[in-house]
Amino acid sequence: MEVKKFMVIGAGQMGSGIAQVAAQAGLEVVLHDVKDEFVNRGLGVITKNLARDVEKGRKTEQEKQDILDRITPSTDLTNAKDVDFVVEAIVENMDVKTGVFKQLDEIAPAHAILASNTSSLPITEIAAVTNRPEKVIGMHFMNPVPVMKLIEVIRGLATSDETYRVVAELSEKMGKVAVEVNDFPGFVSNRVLMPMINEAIYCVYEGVATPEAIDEVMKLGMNHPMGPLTLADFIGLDTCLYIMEVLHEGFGDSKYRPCPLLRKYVKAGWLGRKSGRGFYTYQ
Ligand SMILES: CC(=O)CC(=O)SCCNC(=O)CCNC(=O)[C@H](O)C(C)(C)COP(=O)(O)OP(=O)(O)OC[C@H]1O[C@@H](n2cnc3c(N)ncnc32)[C@H](O)[C@@H]1OP(=O)(O)O
Ligand SMILES: NC(=O)C1=CN([C@@H]2O[C@H](COP(=O)(O)OP(=O)(O)OC[C@H]3O[C@@H](n4cnc5c(N)ncnc54)[C@H](OP(=O)(O)O)[C@@H]3O)[C@@H](O)[C@H]2O)C=CC1
Repeated sequence: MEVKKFMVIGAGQMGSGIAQVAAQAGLEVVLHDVKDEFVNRGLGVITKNLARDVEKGRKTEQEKQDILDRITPSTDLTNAKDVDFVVEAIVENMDVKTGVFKQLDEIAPAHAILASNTSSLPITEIAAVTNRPEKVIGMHFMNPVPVMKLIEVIRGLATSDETYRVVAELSEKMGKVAVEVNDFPGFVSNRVLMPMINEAIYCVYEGVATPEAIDEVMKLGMNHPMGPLTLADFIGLDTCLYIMEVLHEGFGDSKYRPCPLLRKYVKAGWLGRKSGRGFYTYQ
């Protein structure tokens, strides 16, 4: 199957990045969210990223315009009726995601692949609410999407080889590298990354060091491009907490217990960069 029309559900930090790289790959893209305001915010981020590329001489003004022209905004899910491929990038919550997958299964054409950008939730469980589990797959992009090379591709129990092949080809077309993993909580990326971030938060909680000092240790000592607390703010502390909860519940092992300080920050609405405050403050 050749993918021509590509839909992204959720125009947040991940959804807007996914729409950008899909449009850059020449696909016709529908960018969907629940409100015009969110779609417009996503389009604004894409426009800013492309303008920076023009400034740096990596794209021409015409190329920028052509990419933007390939993206159609949407707030009506029935726009999925004639697409070949959908990637969902909404909040990391199983009930919300399965609600959307049930609707997509009814609206999207029978041949369409339904992918999720979930960070940690079981693909097999998401697939089970549809009548096409062989066409459901995890397509996990990394943040910031236009920059990061990896797409972690997660096969659910019923995902077909053909579905995997289409996703691997699409990843290459977007200039990314697909790495295949199986369906376990947190997959590989967040099973390894998130406990490190959670441990860094415990270091703040227990007064081992300041956030700045912890980040400096990991940047200068381990050559990480961002310290773990800067990265947590960048990912979103709500998303970090949801991922730790999936690991904790999925493995039933106390080593994945989310740090109480992380819970406290999320309850306070301190979600990191996107809310203006997390371990650091942002304007
Ligand atoms: C939670 C999950 O489920 C999975 C995840 O995604 S976990 C998160 C994975 N991501 C990471 O670990 C990111 C770690 N951080 C980094 O790699 C780097 O800090 C970074 C690439 C984000 C920024 O790099 P930097 O060297 O510190 O900053 P900077 O020089 O400003 O940016 C480097 C390039 O990235 C681009 N860039 C930075 N942020 C960007 C963004 N948000 N969107 C688009 N482009 C961006 C810049 O334009 C710049 O491009 P050029 O060099 O081509 O001009
Ligand atoms: N942040 C990261 O670094 C990464 C995140 N992910 C995953 O990507 C997904 C999205 O994360 P992220 O982009 O950071 O989150 P954001 O909060 O930035 O964006 C989510 C967007 O989806 C919208 N949304 C919520 N519910 C629905 C719905 N039912 N239908 C349509 N749109 C909806 C939200 O609207 P509203 O504001 O109203 O809620 C918001 O605009 C999550 O599953 C996350 O785990 C994967 C890789 C990295």
